Amino acid sequence: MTFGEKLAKAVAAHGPLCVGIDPHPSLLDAWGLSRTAEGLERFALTAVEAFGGKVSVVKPQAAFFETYGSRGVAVLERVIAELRDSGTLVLVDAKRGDIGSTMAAYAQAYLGDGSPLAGDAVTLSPFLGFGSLQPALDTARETGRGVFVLALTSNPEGAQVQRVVAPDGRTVAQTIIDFAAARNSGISPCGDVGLVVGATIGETDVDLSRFNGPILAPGFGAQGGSVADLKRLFGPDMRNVFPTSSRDVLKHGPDVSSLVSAVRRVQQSL
Ligand SMILES: O=c1ccn([C@@H]2O[C@H](COP(=O)(O)O)[C@@H](O)[C@H]2O)c(=O)[nH]1
Repeated sequence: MTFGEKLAKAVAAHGPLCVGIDPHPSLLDAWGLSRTAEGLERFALTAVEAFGGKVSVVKPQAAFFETYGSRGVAVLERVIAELRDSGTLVLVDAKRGDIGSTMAAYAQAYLGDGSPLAGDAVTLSPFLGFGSLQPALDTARETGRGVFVLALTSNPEGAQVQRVVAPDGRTVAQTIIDFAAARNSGISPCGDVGLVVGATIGETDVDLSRFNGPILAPGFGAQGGSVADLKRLFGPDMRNVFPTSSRDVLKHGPDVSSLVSAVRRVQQSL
């Protein structure tokens, strides 16, 4: 199956909500867990139990696992494996981006068959040039996985780079969108190159109309983005839009049934 087909199947079963696993130190405290690899493991596996098989996509935030070194990365590998076993798509939020052969190595790590860090998709940073992502785009296509490329991020500082106007009159964000649209052109039900467009970006001055791929919308929930913001930005049907929420759901833990109820409430609100 292509990544677009996997997404379509997952959305038909569970709707578009993506839930993040972000083991913030403050959340470990709130859940009564230690700020150690053991605490991280308990936190992450509780989240897997709550979200696996109940949402279309789960997005572990790699940074919070890397904090604990090799033991944290081992927990991330287990999270990826258990979520995939549950039938839930895994988007590893690692925001990788580099040049040539280094990008090829990242592609192998996060998108290669048999790699313990490979989920179903990974987030990528295009700010070394969209073309530098080519090894990842190729590996994703070969292995039936996907990538989500940062375009208009949810943080206010993103505009310092992303809304800058290039010599051809387009913003940097629009340039990224256009490259992604070209890569996805003609693919049904949608392409394997997704974009990240935050729910908090205010007015969109970009044209997404030719983009035939999934859009990850972070900033929904804890960062202030609402369902109304999503509808205003992406249109009432929000086709191919995956709102993602981490802290706003995770704050209901560690009780698994409370986490599940929180997920269900957000799914209904969408
Ligand atoms: O533009 C972006 C890109 C990625 N993120 C990531 O999403 C989650 C958001 O967490 P919340 O707790 O729901 O705010 C986090 O992992 C970010 O690194 C983003 O927020 N904005």
